[in-house]
Amino acid sequence: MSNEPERTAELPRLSRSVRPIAKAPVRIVHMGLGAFHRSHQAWYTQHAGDAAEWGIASFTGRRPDAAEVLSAQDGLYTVVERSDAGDSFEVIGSIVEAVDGADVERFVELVSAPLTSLITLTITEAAYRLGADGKLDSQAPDVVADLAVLADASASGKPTTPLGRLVVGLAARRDADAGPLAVVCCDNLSNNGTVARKAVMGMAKAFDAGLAAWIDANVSFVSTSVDRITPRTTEADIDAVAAACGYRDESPVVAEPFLNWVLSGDFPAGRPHWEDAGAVFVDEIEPYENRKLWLLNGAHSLLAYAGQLRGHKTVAEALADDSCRRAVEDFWDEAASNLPGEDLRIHEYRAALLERFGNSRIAHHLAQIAMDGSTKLRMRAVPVLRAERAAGRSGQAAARMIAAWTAYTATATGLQDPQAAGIAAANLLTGRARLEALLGLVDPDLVEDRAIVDLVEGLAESFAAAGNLS
Ligand SMILES: NC(=O)c1ccc[n+]([C@@H]2O[C@H](COP(=O)([O-])OP(=O)(O)OC[C@H]3O[C@@H](n4cnc5c(N)ncnc54)[C@H](O)[C@@H]3O)[C@@H](O)[C@H]2O)c1
Ligand SMILES: O=P(O)(O)OC[C@@H](O)[C@@H](O)[C@H](O)[C@H](O)CO
Repeated sequence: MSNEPERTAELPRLSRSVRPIAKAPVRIVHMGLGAFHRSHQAWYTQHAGDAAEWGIASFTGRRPDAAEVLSAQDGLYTVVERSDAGDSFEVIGSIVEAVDGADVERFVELVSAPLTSLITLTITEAAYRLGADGKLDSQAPDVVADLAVLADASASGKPTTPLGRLVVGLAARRDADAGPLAVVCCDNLSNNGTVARKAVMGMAKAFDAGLAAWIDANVSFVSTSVDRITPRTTEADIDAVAAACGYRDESPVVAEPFLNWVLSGDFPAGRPHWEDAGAVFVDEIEPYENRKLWLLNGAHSLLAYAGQLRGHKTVAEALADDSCRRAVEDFWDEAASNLPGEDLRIHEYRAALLERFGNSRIAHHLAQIAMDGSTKLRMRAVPVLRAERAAGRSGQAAARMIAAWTAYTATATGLQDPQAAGIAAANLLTGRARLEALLGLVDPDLVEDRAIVDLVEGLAESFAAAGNLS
């Protein structure tokens, strides 16, 4: 993967013989073997008091690479905790099997095994294939293709979307009479358990009404608020681990020291003692989710679009720009007015965010955060805008995030978004028609409100004038 500097080329590759960590039995199946899963859920599982009972089989989403690299290391990798004070290194061994997501046979085998108690998800917001109305987009080409595969049991085709694979796995679990289990959604979505449930049920119903009823009675969808800033790994990170640890790890993960996990829901087949590692279990998750999605992720999206328009590359760089920082603080003021005050300790949370965002040793690239904006803005900007307007205020700071996105879409090349085709078509239009087409992709209701379109239009014009944020 990297061009190994000479001094590290002779080092042994990280594996369970280099670091003898016993393998726990697979009881968790994960979908979305990315950086975040490894810095968060796998870290919490390793730090649970009963970690020896809980192994994870982790499946990639779209490509086999991550599974191949990790398999060559027996599932082991290094978490590099990075702060201004320096780096610390820990080998994580809770992933006992790393598998290409296209290996649907192995996925089905594990989901239908009675020992499997949990399916965790970090498949990204866009992968839930929700339309602007919040329901499964059954017209999305990959959903249409998977529904066709599911409908024809005799066909040799395999589902390609995570939802299709999950539905096939759950059908096999029902057929094997392997008992209930929990699906734990760890993507940045509001009400993520409910969203996951809707998406799975939407696909299951179209496939087999009996399966939908079985899922309803046997599968618990747990909602979670997840937090740990985890940028993409770089070649320099790989070299830093080699230099510090004395082994070669081709797949380390760099993360900030802060981490947080709030969960709400039932675990009918049990779960690790994640609370030993600091996870918190609550009855009412919405305030925690909104605090995190609006204050942290909302500020991230604002910085991603406004910051890039102003020539910045990372979160820390954009935050050091007074204009961007003011736009963030204004957005936080609006968001905070719509969060229940004391329990959530908003003041402390904001102060901590400024410190976390300012961690300049974490190179968190705005281009990565900017992806899938149409889905993200629906959860990060629109609810605050709506709440502000319902309270008789303008919602200008939330509208600014949307305005920045509209300006960004006109400049970005190779935009990654589930609505990329619609965005490209909108950008062929001009003036008000273009703006309305873009807003409609985020949320059709926005276009119905003339005052909102006026507000966003005025703010977007400022961006066109050299990224002016006022
Ligand atoms: N990185 C973070 O700081 C962070 C923090 C909190 C929550 N999250 C959540 O975790 C998700 C994943 O983040 P990451 O940093 O691990 O990303 P990543 O790119 O490292 O990994 C994403 C994983 O999901 C799969 N995937 C991506 N898009 C898919 C699609 N359309 N269909 C199927 N599979 C798909 C990928 O193949 C990969 O396995 C985020 O989208 C977010 O919801 C991330
Ligand atoms: O991961 P995404 O793409 O949903 O959002 C980008 C960032 O806002 C996000 O990864 C945060 O860093 C993370 O949510 C912090 O816990």
